[in-house]
Amino acid sequence: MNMRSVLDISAYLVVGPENTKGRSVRDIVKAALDGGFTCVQLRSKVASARGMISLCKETAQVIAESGKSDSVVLLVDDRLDVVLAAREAGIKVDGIHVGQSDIPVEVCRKYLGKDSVVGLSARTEELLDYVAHYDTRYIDYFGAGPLHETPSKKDCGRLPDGTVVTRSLEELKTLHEISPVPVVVGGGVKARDLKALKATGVDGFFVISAVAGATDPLAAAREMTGLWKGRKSAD
Ligand SMILES: Cc1ncc(COP(=O)(O)OP(=O)(O)O)c(N)n1
Ligand SMILES: Cc1ncsc1CCOP(=O)(O)O
Ligand SMILES: [Mg+2]
Repeated sequence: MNMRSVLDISAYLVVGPENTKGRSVRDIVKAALDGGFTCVQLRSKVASARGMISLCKETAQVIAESGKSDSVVLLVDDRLDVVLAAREAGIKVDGIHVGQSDIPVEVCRKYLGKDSVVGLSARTEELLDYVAHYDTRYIDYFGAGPLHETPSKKDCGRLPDGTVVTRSLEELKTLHEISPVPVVVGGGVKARDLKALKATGVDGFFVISAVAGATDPLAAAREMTGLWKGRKSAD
């Protein structure tokens, strides 16, 4: 199935074993799916290749058990090798998310094929100029941020001098207007940000800690997707 055609980045969970406060990735993903999240990315800077393949297997399984294999896209951060090995093992992984210093998107596209999803982090410096001029033929969306400085990714938005550049809502509105592909915004995003973030016109939000680190991940996920759809108000 071509998962590019169903890609929905409106409520996007990024998660790895280091983000779950001791709970299983499987349980966090299940909570996010039950709470209405539409896209899942497995991201770990500590798991081995075999560990990541196992995570792919259990996550694809939980997506299937939720009846969402044809609607929720499963991506892996950085690891083209893991995606290829998981697929070789018959696991349904739909694509990859890469950043500026990872495997080039054209290589990802070549190895993953035309039906796979390839996401790219937008460059921090000269963000608007970069997005306006980037050749987007190989990618399906841009990941942009941070909205706020975040301990989940300490280098996000950090310039060589150590200062962190966060993204203003005005800038995100412009980003949405000029980007040839959908834009998903993350980095310190919490429920209280969603109304204003939605108003910028961007296509979605991504989070690690707001769901994976929540005391009640299901309630947190429900609150966020409800807010994104304009159903509830933040406390
Ligand atoms: C949806 C989304 N957007 C941005 C990122 C960051 O990717 P990258 O810049 O490659 O950094 P790492 O996540 O690899 O530390 C992302 N993972 N997902
Ligand atoms: C993976 C990633 N890429 C940019 S910020 C970020 C981390 C987001 O985590 P959190 O939602 O906990 O701030
Ligand atoms: Mg990366």
